Amino acid sequence: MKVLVCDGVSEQGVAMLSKEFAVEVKKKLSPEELLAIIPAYDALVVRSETKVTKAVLQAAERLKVIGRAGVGVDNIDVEAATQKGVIVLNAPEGNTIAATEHTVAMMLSLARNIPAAHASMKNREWQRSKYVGVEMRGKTLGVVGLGRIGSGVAKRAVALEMKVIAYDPYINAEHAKNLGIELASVDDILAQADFITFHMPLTAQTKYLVNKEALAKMKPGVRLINCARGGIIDELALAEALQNGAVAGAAIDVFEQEPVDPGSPLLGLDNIVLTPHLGASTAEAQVGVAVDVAYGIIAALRGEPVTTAVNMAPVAPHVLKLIKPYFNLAERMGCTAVNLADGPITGIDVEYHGDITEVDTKMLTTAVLKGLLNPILQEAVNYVNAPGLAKARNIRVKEVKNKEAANFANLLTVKVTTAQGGHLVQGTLFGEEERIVNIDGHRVDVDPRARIVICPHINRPGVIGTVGTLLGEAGINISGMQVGKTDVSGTNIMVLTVDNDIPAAVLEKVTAIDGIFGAKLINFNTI
Ligand SMILES: NC(=O)C1=CN([C@@H]2O[C@H](COP(=O)(O)OP(=O)(O)OC[C@H]3O[C@@H](n4cnc5c(N)ncnc54)[C@H](O)[C@@H]3O)[C@@H](O)[C@H]2O)C=CC1
Ligand SMILES: O=C(O)CCC(=O)C(=O)O
Repeated sequence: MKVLVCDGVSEQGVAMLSKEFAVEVKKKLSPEELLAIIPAYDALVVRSETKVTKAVLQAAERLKVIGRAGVGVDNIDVEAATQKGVIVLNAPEGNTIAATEHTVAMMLSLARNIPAAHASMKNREWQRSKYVGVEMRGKTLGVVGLGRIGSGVAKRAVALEMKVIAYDPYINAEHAKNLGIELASVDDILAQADFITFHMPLTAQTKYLVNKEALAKMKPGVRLINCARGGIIDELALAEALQNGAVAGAAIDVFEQEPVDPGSPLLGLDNIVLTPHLGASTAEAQVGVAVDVAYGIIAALRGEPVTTAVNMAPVAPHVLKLIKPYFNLAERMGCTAVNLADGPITGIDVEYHGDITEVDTKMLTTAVLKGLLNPILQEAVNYVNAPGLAKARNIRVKEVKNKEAANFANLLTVKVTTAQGGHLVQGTLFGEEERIVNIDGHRVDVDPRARIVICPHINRPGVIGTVGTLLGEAGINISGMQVGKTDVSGTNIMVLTVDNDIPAAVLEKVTAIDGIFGAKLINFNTI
């Protein structure tokens, strides 16, 4: 597997990736250069400089994952990636403290005119009265976007004895209460705040949230801080408000265009503090995001679920801990079910029994789909595209939960429906060992990591022996064997563990044995 690292990503992350993959670091690629080389890579790691456009994704023949060493993924066409089944993951926590502290630094610098006073002194001046500032204590800070960074800024502002009010349509009052602050509407913030800081992504809803009209509603002499994304503030409207004094000052780290156009009106103003997108630029944060992204890329290229994928449903760490041991089992059960199916699958029911029913099991159901679709589709099926591919093939997917698990701590049941009827596979963990414990109603104990042959047959003398003789004559060694419990119709199932692949012609001969209803070879080693 080949990994391309663009932009400045910390050496620790690159070293982790290099232990498992062939890694090439290529900084400052032009869009044309990226387009030309991307077909050769399985994974791409970027920060904010590299734009991963639809065209790049179309050209990417083997790309499986894009890792963003940071939070915002607005430089990546996530929709195009999802359509192509490419996982997009980020490093949502590694730079939180860095961006939080940068915001506070920007707010204090703005309040006390530190950059301007510093520049004046470097100019051999001593201008004390020109740089009189304002205190934070007792001032109202409006926080728009109360996620990781917004909450961190709010906490620090409370320590500075500010009154903090916050707007975030997706955050509940309890969270605000725990921070010692209050939720408010955008209009309340505009009307009341002495400082306003923004900490949400740039979306259709947040684009130009701060425009001429919003600026007109703000308290005269307000100070604004934006360390989130360029485009939340209309830069022309802000420049005008800074010039006429309606806004006393602004501290801006992120811009509508980066690097900033040298003609930008913001660059010529005195009452502004500017940094070139430095929010995440601390030594600690760069190691943090690079290591986090490396873990994500390694998991994605191994075909494991990725907890930081932005185009997959997120999984909370405590849930992941509980369901992670079942991922392989679920995938192998899906693979078993599709091999048993005797025609196009119209529906899949995944039933969960036991304690596992108490957590979100969607990701496990996706693992079942992955195992079920991979053997039948040309394209690689992964945790991102599996649900969409099932839908596109009109396969109905249903999850059922039942706390009762009979003799097992936890039990997974996969039922596939076809026009001909259906098949059932049940699996569980014995300690850490994955086991398939039931196939089509027959109790078995099968290790789903081997190469197996499943043969439904009539329970009568000689049938099993004939299969053994036939495989022996074909040079196939049987290293394990399970025979289920015969049902009322006299039908049973045998599951043979074999050491070699079996030619189709030999499988046909097995199927032709009197009393055998079929012979399906499943090589779990290919999963
Ligand atoms: N300047 C820099 O170098 C850095 C910038 N960032 C940016 O900072 C921003 C915040 O990052 P995090 O706190 O880590 O993200 P987060 O995902 O933890 O928080 C974002 C918050 O915005 C809220 N939100 C969404 N739509 C909103 C709306 N219309 N109005 C108000 N709130 C809304 C969400 O509910 C969420 O609570 C992101 O845009 C990120 O890209 C992050 C790190 C470094
Ligand atoms: O990679 C960087 O330096 C930018 C960080 C950033 O903007 C983010 O994480 O959203």
